[in-house]
Amino acid sequence: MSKIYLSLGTNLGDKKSNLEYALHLLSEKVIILKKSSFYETEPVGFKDQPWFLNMVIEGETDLSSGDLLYFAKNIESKMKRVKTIVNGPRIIDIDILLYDDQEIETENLIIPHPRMQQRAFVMVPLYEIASDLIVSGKSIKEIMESFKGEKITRQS
Ligand SMILES: Nc1ncnc2c1ncn2[C@@H]1O[C@H](COP(=O)(O)OP(=O)(O)OP(=O)(O)O)[C@@H](O)[C@H]1O
Ligand SMILES: Nc1nc2c(c(=O)[nH]1)N=C(CO)CN2
Repeated sequence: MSKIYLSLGTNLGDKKSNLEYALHLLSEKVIILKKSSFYETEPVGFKDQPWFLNMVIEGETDLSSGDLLYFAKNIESKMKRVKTIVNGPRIIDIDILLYDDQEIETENLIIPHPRMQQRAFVMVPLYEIASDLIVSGKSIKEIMESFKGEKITRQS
């Protein structure tokens, strides 16, 4: 079994149901150990789009990292994610943040996720469920010190 961290995001339709359905589909091959709260987050990158609902999970899986990516992309297709513009609106986006303590760099997969450290919508929920985690040699708290006011609210 490998320990994994995934980030989920959605900004179209019924966002809470989208996350819940994605978790249901993930649970076919991933044992979900911890779930962060849902966070309402302002769009990063392309601004003129609805706010996102984001969360992070910790899990365990027997899938290899490549098969996990394939499985996650299949869930996105099943939920009819339509590719629009880069950083644009989406029903569901599933990113692999960490896979054990491996560093992977293939054409299709980079782990740790190359943009995770710049994103409050990833690091804040990650801190909620794994405050002691070290990412590329840094504590999450240290990484979060460089954030500059990206708006993010934990849902009650
Ligand atoms: N750690 C990773 N998790 C998910 N996808 C990855 C990862 N590393 C590389 N990729 C590749 O990135 C490609 C594009 O992913 P996706 O469409 O989710 O990007 P995006 O959501 O628009 O942007 P971002 O990757 O910045 O969140 C995927 O098809 C996948 O091959
Ligand atoms: N707040 C927020 N912004 C984003 C998100 C996201 O999940 N949440 N995903 C992106 C591309 O993956 C680009 N911008």
